[in-house]
Amino acid sequence: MSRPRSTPASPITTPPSTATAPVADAAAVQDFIAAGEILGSACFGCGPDVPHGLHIQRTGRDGTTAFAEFTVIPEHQGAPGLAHGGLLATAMDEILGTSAWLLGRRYVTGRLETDYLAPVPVGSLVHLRSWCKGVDGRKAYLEAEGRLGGPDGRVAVRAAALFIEVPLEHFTAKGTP
Ligand SMILES: CCCCCCCC(=O)SCCNC(=O)CCNC(=O)[C@H](O)C(C)(C)COP(=O)(O)OP(=O)(O)OC[C@H]1O[C@@H](n2cnc3c(N)ncnc32)[C@H](O)[C@@H]1OP(=O)(O)O
Repeated sequence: MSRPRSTPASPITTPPSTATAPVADAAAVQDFIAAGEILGSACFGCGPDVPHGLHIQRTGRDGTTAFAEFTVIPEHQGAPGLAHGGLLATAMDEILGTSAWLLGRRYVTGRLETDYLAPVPVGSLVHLRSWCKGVDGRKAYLEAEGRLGGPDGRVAVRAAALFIEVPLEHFTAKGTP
């Protein structure tokens, strides 16, 4: 049986040779801990007012690497006793978006690739980490992982993503559903 690749990234989520190294933006770093207040309390990933949301708590940063954690509750279940895979992808999206935030521009997820490496039991503490591998124009290339129990735990889920920079109007313009 073949082993998982060393990176979750496909060619689409691998930075091209023209990409530059990511640099943390000073103002975004200031906003980092207060991100919950800026995003509001209704975010499914981190909002405290969403009853069965993930309630992800940002715990720290280093450059553009972001750290966070959450606990899998029964409402997050998919197969009996285990976290739903889509929910774990949501956790990846949240921590990837947090790392992208540290770049100091407005980004949204364009593509999200996820590898599931181990089951995540209900009740698990999942430690999240995401980092940016490069920036090329409007595109930011990021990776993330979720570890069981803490920062040194087994990697249960990992992801690679392409985030695209958008103008403010992306969030304010209401399109026709
Ligand atoms: C602290 C914060 C935590 C929160 C984290 C949560 C983050 C999220 O979940 S954001 C919500 C989910 N994402 C979305 O809703 C995005 C929906 N998509 C869109 O709005 C648009 O498709 C958008 C903005 C991504 C791109 O549209 P647009 O601005 O017209 O740019 P477009 O010209 O199509 O693409 C720009 C470049 O990106 C590339 N690109 C865009 N999408 C993709 C994709 N899915 N795969 C590969 N490449 C892509 C294009 O090919 C293009 O490349 P090039 O410049 O080389 O030709």
